[in-house]
Amino acid sequence: MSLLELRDVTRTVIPPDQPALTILNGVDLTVESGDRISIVGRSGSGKSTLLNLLGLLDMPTSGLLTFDDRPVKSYSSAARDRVRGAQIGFVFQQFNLLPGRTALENVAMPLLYAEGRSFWRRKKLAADMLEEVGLGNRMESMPDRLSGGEQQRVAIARSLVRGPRLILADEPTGALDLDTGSSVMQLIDDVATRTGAALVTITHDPAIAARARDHFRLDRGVLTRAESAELAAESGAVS
Ligand SMILES: Nc1ncnc2c1ncn2[C@@H]1O[C@H](COP(=O)(O)OP(=O)(O)OP(=O)(O)O)[C@@H](O)[C@H]1O
Repeated sequence: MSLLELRDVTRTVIPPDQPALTILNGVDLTVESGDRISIVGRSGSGKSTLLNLLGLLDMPTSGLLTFDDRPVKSYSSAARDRVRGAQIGFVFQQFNLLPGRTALENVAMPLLYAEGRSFWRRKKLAADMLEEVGLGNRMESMPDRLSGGEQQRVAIARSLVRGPRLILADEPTGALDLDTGSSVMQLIDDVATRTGAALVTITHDPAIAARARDHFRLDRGVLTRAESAELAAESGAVS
């Protein structure tokens, strides 16, 4: 049973007063629990469009997209939102923390939507998650008092506090220096290992891609497997 599967997926948009534009073409991808997948591609290759499909934010124009072996188009949009909220964690380059809310409040936020969790339970889960990302001593700090790396750790704790089975990381270290970026990637990897989640990292950085086990490149909307992150980058996908 696969967690997420794309079969011959196409995504076409029709911009106003312009011909149809096929952004993704014949994409095949299988994501299983515990997978570590990287996707590299240059600007405009279709990475965000693919991420939106993997995150059940958009639907394919044609082809099959399944989550837990169930075609996503058979879900109602409310069911899709529920699956996304409970099972998919997004890590972005921008931290998007709520200013004026403590680290703990930011991390507890997604738990508000999870039913049946008392205030104390939410607080405990958020505090445990902040401990796990090494910020047990900064729970009451406001985001503007934290460094970039610390803010990204809070954002990661918030993304992962509901225990998603799929983690989608989109240029997760783009705003961080090399060392901080590397420790943030290690952290995401450690959480994924502990929970058994699959991790899909979309990046243009071959060093970040090299941390994955399975490597893909996206070139003008076509996804192909590469033997290594270096080969994915060398084959012209990344400038
Ligand atoms: N709704 C849309 N209407 C028209 N063109 C679009 C639309 N969405 C994406 N595109 C175009 O499709 C191509 C792929 O876009 P996408 O944002 O997926 O690329 P990307 O690889 O994420 O780029 P970047 O790394 O620069 O963010 C781009 O040329 C973009 O301009």
